[in-house]
Amino acid sequence: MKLAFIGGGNMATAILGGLMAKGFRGADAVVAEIDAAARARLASELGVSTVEAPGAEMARVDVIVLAVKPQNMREVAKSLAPHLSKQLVVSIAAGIRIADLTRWLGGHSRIVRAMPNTPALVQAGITGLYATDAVTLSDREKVNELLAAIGATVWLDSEGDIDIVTAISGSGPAYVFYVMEALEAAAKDLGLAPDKARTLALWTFAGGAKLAAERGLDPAVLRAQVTSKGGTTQAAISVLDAAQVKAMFVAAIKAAHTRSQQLGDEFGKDPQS
Ligand SMILES: NC(=O)C1=CN([C@@H]2O[C@H](COP(=O)(O)OP(=O)(O)OC[C@H]3O[C@@H](n4cnc5c(N)ncnc54)[C@H](OP(=O)(O)O)[C@@H]3O)[C@@H](O)[C@H]2O)C=CC1
Ligand SMILES: O=C(O)[C@@H]1CCC=N1
Repeated sequence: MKLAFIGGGNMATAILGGLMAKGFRGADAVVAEIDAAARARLASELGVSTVEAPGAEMARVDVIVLAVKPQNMREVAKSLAPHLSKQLVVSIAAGIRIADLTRWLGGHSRIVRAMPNTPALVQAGITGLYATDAVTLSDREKVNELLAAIGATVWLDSEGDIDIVTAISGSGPAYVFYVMEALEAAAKDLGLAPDKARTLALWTFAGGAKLAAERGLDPAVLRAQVTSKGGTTQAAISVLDAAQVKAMFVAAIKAAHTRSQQLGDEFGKDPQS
């Protein structure tokens, strides 16, 4: 499979890095990236070919991944339109809807929306996917094969569900790192060396996730197994509950969901654009 990425930033690097660790050849990918320093980095670190803007080379690829920020998507899609024939287009942008992409791409309808996350870099990503009826079964299989190489995939029945995936697992690694930051900060405050603080925070997350995945138990049950009556965990959870931390997390994730919907409204609202 030959791949093109438009936009060679964090997420394109994570997906390409993950694919290459699975045997995909850098020589089979071209990245259109506006920034010269980023092009140099992509070429030297991943061995991909790079161009400043999409052009004739797009005719030689099977799948084109749109990996620019939502703000840049209209301009990028319009510049890609003259180079499209039967390539499958996969957009990973938060918020931007298929109807708007189709219009900007000059009526091209072979489009899948995907919402991956950065652990793709270590093949531990999770990607939500949505395709319209215009996308064939073999296209779905092709995009699934691509993204399954860098983690799990979940197909969605409604395009609106992509906004939920964006808020949960697209942004989700940031929530994990946020709590890791707090664990590290506390360990250091209490007197542990920074390297030990990091090791404890890291393995607590890795171990917790592995236990939950392998046992398949409700997280509330797993939490109860840690929480001895009158013990240390209960002392900590009481502080979190008093500050309504769980409710705050739910509110934060709903804010991400609202922002994803707003991005679609903000950058796709003008049907003449
Ligand atoms: N980061 C994440 O965890 C996730 C991101 N996404 C989505 O992926 C998309 C990319 O995000 P991310 O990788 O973080 O963003 P980045 O800003 O890291 O990458 C986007 C890259 O595209 C470049 N670019 C801008 N305009 C053009 C253009 N006209 N042609 C070619 N390249 C261009 C940018 O250059 P410059 O910086 O100079 O503008 C930048 O290098 C977004 O739409 C985001 O919603 C989805 C899931 C997770
Ligand atoms: O923060 C963002 O908008 C992107 C989408 C999901 C993760 N990063």
